[in-house]
Amino acid sequence: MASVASIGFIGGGNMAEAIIKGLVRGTFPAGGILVAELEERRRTLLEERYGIRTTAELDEVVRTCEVVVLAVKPQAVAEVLPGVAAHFSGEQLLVSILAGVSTAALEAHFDGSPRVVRVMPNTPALVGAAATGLCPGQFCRHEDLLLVQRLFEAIGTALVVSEKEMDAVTGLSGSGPAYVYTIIEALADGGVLEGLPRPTALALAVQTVLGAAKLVQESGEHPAALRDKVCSPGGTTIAGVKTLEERGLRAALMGAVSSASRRSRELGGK
Ligand SMILES: NC(=O)C1=CN([C@@H]2O[C@H](COP(=O)(O)OP(=O)(O)OC[C@H]3O[C@@H](n4cnc5c(N)ncnc54)[C@H](OP(=O)(O)O)[C@@H]3O)[C@@H](O)[C@H]2O)C=CC1
Ligand SMILES: O=C(O)[C@@H]1CCC=N1
Repeated sequence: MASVASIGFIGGGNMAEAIIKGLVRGTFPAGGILVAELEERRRTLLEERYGIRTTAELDEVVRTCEVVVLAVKPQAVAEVLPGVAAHFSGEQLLVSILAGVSTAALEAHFDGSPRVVRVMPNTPALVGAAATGLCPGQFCRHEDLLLVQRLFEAIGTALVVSEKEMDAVTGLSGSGPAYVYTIIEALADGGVLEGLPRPTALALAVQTVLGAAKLVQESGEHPAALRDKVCSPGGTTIAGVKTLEERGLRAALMGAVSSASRRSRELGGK
């Protein structure tokens, strides 16, 4: 499977939409995307926004698409997978974005040797800036993995990891946008507390996070070295950094990644 003309989604929720928008704003033809979604309002919205096709019938996606992306909640897997497995052929590739659910658990629902790739993307896919981790199932061919990596590289960064690393990827980059939104909101609140109008505070907070991330990415410098360059001796920044250390921001973020990774393991029954 060197390239792919049709991608089907089982579930048309938030993450499916983020991937779809990322693909369509890239080079993937909207006509090649089919989404099975139970809710009619959601189907209409996806069709109108992205020019893709939708259906209420899960089996239509499985019968017609080369790549089938499983995008329902992990809790729905036992309800949905028998219907997928019933129509699945050896020529197709199953891509799962489900948090926690292992490739072995997915494969167990199928006869034969289903080709499965487990992927953990994130919602900045909406703007072509996703951070994605992916790993192969036991029957997946190398070319399948490369194909899926290319698809997700079209909507951001996509790194191949081992399956045992996927729960950590989920806790860090899968859930991570929510941590960063909280940080942006809190920075803006701090600006408002100090007298800035809300729109000014939010615009400055967003650009500060964006600019700092871009500088880490483009300079290749360690974040600690970049932080040192902001901290003038006896100046303002080191006073702020001291407060962050006293109040435990670093431990709080490390703890958030661990809590989310643990929840990913729980969702996968581990
Ligand atoms: N949101 C995120 O940032 C990320 C999510 N994920 C993973 O993506 C998956 C989806 O998450 P998310 O998009 O947040 O959740 P959503 O609830 O937004 O999306 C799931 C969608 O699937 C629909 N659905 C449920 N059962 C069926 C069915 N039998 N046939 C067709 N559609 C069905 C749901 O409809 P209804 O609501 O009516 O049940 C809903 O629209 C999860 O497994 C999650 O772990 C992975 C990375 C990031
Ligand atoms: O919250 C969740 O379970 C999903 C998986 C990663 C991000 N959102």
